[in-house]
Amino acid sequence: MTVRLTIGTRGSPLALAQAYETRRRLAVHFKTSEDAFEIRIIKVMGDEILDRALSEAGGKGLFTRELDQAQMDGQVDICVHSAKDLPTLLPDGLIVAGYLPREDVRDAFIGGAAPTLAELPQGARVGSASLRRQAMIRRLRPDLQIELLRGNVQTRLKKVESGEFAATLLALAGLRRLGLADKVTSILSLDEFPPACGQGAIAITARPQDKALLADLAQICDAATGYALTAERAFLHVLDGSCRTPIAGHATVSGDQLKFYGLVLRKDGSEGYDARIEGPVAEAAALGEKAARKILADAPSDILAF
Ligand SMILES: NCc1[nH]cc(CCC(=O)O)c1CC(=O)O
Repeated sequence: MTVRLTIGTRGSPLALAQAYETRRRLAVHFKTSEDAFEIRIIKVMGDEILDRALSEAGGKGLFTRELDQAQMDGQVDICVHSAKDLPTLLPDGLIVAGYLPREDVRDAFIGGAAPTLAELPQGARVGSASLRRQAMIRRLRPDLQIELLRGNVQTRLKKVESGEFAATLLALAGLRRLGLADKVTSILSLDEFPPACGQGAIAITARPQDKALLADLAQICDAATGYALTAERAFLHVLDGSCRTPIAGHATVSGDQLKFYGLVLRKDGSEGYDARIEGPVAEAAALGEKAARKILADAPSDILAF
């Protein structure tokens, strides 16, 4: 069997699960065996640095730079990413070809003894690497001791199992893709705990000149997810979504209408500024931008200044 396409991905179990999912859909679309698609693992910086918050390690592109380079060099044809980890600006020469149908966007709570955030004992130790989750936990439970917990999903779960942390929060989507949804002790509501921009979506990047490939990729991608992600990424881009500010953003699509909710928090969870907006999907980017501008106008400038 000749290789039809080479798919670039990070090597983490979650990244591989997402690459396999993409390959499965490509095989169905091309009516061919999965062997026609080679999966090539590319090491990225973000997977090597585990002792620091990523915001301190150089921020954007830590999970994508090496993948981008391999793609621009022609070593791989497409790359598969968690949309949440994909910078809002891609390098010249690469575009988002589309997004697979989105998984559940909610955050999951994984407690050892306490099944929910509300039931954690006073001062319990909670691990998270996400500034958004840290700030939202502080907002709901200022008494908890929140500490950096990095590493892949399995590593984080082990630290709760061993009792080193009383609980952690992870994207339900990632746990489902890894077949680990049974570890979840409760699911956080979208109202109380809005997700990160892009959470639960898989992005496929490609080269703009590969027109025939882009047309094929459009066939395995989901238009509604594309509109939602366009709004969320536009929102993040206007806020200059650096990973130093806790930001949540979530769009839902129903027919040709899009609803967007965005929230920016102070790191300690003491203040939050939000925006809610809706309009036609054709204006997805403008809706996300407008929500961001409202928040920029309302929020004290030091919340976003760093
Ligand atoms: N930053 C790590 C990351 N990137 C994507 C996911 C989960 C899958 C998704 O959100 O689509 C995760 C782990 C997590 O937040 O639990």
